[in-house]
Amino acid sequence: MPKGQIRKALSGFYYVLDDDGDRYIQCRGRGVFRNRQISPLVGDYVDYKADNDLEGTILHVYERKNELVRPPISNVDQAILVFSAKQPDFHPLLLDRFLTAIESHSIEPIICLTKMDLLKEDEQERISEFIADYEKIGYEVIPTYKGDAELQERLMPTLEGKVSVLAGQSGVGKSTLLNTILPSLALKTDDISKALNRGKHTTRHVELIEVNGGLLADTPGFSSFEFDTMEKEELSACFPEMADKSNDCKFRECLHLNEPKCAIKAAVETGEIKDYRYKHYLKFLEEIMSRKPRYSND
Ligand SMILES: Nc1nc2c(ncn2[C@@H]2O[C@H](COP(=O)(O)OP(=O)(O)OP(=O)(O)O)[C@@H](O)[C@H]2O)c(=O)[nH]1
Ligand SMILES: [Zn+2]
Repeated sequence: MPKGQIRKALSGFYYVLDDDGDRYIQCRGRGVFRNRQISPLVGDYVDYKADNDLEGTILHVYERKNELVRPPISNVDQAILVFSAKQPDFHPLLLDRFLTAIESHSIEPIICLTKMDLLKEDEQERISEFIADYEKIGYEVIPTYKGDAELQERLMPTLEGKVSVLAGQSGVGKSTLLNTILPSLALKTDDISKALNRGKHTTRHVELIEVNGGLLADTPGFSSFEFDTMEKEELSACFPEMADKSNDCKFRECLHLNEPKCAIKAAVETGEIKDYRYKHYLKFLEEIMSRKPRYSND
């Protein structure tokens, strides 16, 4: 049976690039998916039945490495988290929320810090410290500014061979960045929105576009992450600087809260783990622990 990958979803159709990579088949999902509550996603590897050269039906969706809700995409390798240094102000708590969410989906985060040009001298220092902190944790941080002519070149190696999405809150510069990476997209997006005169009722369209031997989602995403599926024991694994260290805690199930001989708290004391990162950890832990149980027997 022919196999392929869904590269685009539009108006109830899935566009499957066949395994040879030489043609797109316009497919419908089979009814059986709805019963099993699987809805095919862009990024899915599938088996399909070809009705003719151009049309077919998806028969099977292979197991996913992960899936995102917005944009609705599966098998994502990395997320470029777009945060602005200013307008809106840099927001470490929100960044850590995104990082935690992304880590919990087994997606590699890359931080892109936009609008560096808007910083005054005294503000630059504060932002530089944050950049150093996140780099020390092991994250790649890509600072950028208005008219950054080398940005595209700097991002290309990062995109190579990976499935990537952009994410970030409104107004941080996601579209600007996307247009820098894919200049052809700007035109297209513009044309489509003009042609359809689309306002609020946008057609749900998601596409993975080939760039530098990788794939990039043409729709940036944002999800306010509520920690609704994470267990409290899983949280510290989403903070890379805690993940390794927690093996040194006295108790294997240590939540790094009030337990004795906690390696994490010791590292916060010495400054090895940043105070604000630990505070954010505690805040997320509190959110998880005060969450109402989803399935209750009473
Ligand atoms: N000064 C400066 N302005 C920027 C930079 N990047 C983006 N902007 C501006 O910031 C504004 C918002 O940029 P967008 O790219 O529309 O942001 P977005 O994240 O796509 O926003 P939403 O569509 O609301 O999600 C625009 O006016 C951009 O021109 C930058 O590096 N420096
Ligand atoms: Zn501990």
